[in-house]
Amino acid sequence: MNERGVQLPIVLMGVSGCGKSTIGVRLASELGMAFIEGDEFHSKAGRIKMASGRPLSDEDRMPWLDRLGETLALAPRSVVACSALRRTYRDRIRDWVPDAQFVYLKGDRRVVLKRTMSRSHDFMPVELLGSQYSVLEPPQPDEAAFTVAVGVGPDRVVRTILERLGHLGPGTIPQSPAVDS
Ligand SMILES: Nc1ncnc2c1ncn2[C@@H]1O[C@H](COP(=O)(O)OP(=O)(O)O)[C@@H](O)[C@H]1O
Ligand SMILES: O=C(O)[C@H](O)[C@@H](O)[C@H](O)[C@H](O)COP(=O)(O)O
Repeated sequence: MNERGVQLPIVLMGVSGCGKSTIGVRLASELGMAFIEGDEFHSKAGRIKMASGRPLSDEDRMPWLDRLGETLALAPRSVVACSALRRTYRDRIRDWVPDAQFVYLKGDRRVVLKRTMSRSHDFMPVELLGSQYSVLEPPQPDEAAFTVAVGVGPDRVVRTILERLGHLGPGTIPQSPAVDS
């Protein structure tokens, strides 16, 4: 258990550009946990596909999710940035780490578009943002997940996540699906 009492994998999920990596690095540092960048687990073919403006299919994503899930099973005290857009994708990760706690970083589409347009990315074109929102299935009430709005600065987003995690008590994880607006 780390000093904040979190010992289970935390998966920061949401569309491209919602802040998974930015928030994940800071959150992991606060929690004394490892940070895992989900982008690094995409196959070469997957990267080429996205770079050419074609969204990944379910079939493309499942092996990627398995690679990530296996990594988390071996290193459960980690914060991972992984879009995990659909319920079935999250369930695939849960097949490896049943206790994974998902944090949905919810971003207004215009805000996220603006942020993605002002950053550079190795393989993800801004044009795919629409397909990300089309595929997105926000967490359902029965999932171990909570939602945090990302329209505020990174420090505040991280603080909110820490507060939500802290409400659970040492060694526990949040189950509430409540949304912070
Ligand atoms: N809360 C935030 N406030 C302002 N800018 C942010 C915030 N979170 C992320 N950003 C910026 O938005 C862009 C996308 O963030 P990033 O972490 O790369 O998203 P993702 O990993 O989900 O693709 C980056 O330029 C990052 O600096
Ligand atoms: O399932 C997918 O379509 C991808 O995982 C996608 O959601 C992800 O956004 C890209 O890998 C780009 O990475 P960023 O999310 O870091 O922009």
